[in-house]
Amino acid sequence: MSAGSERPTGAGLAADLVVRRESFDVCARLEVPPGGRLALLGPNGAGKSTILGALAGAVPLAEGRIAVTGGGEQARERVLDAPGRRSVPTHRRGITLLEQRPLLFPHLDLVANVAFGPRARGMGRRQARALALDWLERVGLADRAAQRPHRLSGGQQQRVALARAFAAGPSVILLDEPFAALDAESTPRVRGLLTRELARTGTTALLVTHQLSDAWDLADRCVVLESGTIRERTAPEQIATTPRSRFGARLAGFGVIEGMCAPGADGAARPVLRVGDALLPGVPDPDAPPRRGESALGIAAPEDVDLLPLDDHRGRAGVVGQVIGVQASAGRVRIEAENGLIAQVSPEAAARATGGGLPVVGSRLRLAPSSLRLVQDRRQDEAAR
Ligand SMILES: Nc1ncnc2c1ncn2[C@@H]1O[C@H](COP(=O)(O)OP(=O)(O)OP(=O)(O)O)[C@@H](O)[C@H]1O
Repeated sequence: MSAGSERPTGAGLAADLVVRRESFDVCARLEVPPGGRLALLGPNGAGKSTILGALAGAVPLAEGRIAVTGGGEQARERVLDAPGRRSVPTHRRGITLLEQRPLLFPHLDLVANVAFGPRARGMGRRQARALALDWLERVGLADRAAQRPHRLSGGQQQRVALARAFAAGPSVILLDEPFAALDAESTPRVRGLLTRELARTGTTALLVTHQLSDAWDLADRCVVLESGTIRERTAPEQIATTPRSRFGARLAGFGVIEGMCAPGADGAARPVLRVGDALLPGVPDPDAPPRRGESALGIAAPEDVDLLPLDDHRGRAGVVGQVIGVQASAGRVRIEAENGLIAQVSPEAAARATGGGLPVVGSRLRLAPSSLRLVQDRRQDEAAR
């Protein structure tokens, strides 16, 4: 039997879940069509692993519902978790979790490790072994089939874990930062393998990552999660060019500042961002325009932020920020301030703003964005309901 023939029939994922955590509830509405690939991005502690745990059946739901959906015209739904129903146990969900560290069984050789899933699903010993060997061949480790995991490098072990995950024939594969524990040499190989096998098998996937490049390579859609709520739903390439959340902006290298959307001077049609007593001019994002009187984000590319001397209040267009990072390279100086804005200016401009020399961490500067995109600062699920 070829490894490819074990491919599951197309299944998607539909979840609307609430998990209680001490500091906040993790709430997410996620829909991944059969064969779709969704990246889950967000800062540390945002709730990404909690969501994967809930989908896998390891974390109980407080509210909501998780279902796998069939593809084709007769779309069927299999509910895995919902209030008042007994939750489907982890091993019966058809959902496989690939973690950062390859958690292989140390007492089993590689072929037995990979054959474990198919055997647990009731496949005969010989057939499961042939399938496992096929997968080991695919990940380039067939010649190590009889060895135990401890004889392999971390990258090789992750390739075995990948073979094991796919050999189980999951409807949905959950990938929790699958390259985080790998070095720069192993990462491209494992990433290439994963990209290829996801495309070849058409397995529906949910990927947690901190890298925009992973979302770009492996996902067709992504969501940004902050403090347990979804702040942005978009395509990976859009995050890179037009982010609409704090984390998305930071990930793509933009500066982002929080404020209130206020009417422009003399009630001008174009709103401004009020940050403390500064009024920053901006252009409302056409797809997520902020409402006046509500909190909003101002997002700017570093090259659109100027530095002014502290006592320069021209048009009250600047905001004072404390410097938290300075990087000088190739005739440019990148300055990051604690208020979220990032500026990228020439050394001469930096010297003008500081009165000579480069800014130092802890000093205060006036940052004036010349072009700010104003975006509503609202939970996505709230907006959708
Ligand atoms: N087993 C648990 N019991 C209770 N609270 C937890 C548990 N695991 C995580 N938390 C809390 O839930 C919140 C979300 O954590 P989670 O690990 O899901 O975030 P994450 O986005 O995956 O973070 P990271 O990127 O650091 O892995 C955090 O406040 C965390 O402290």
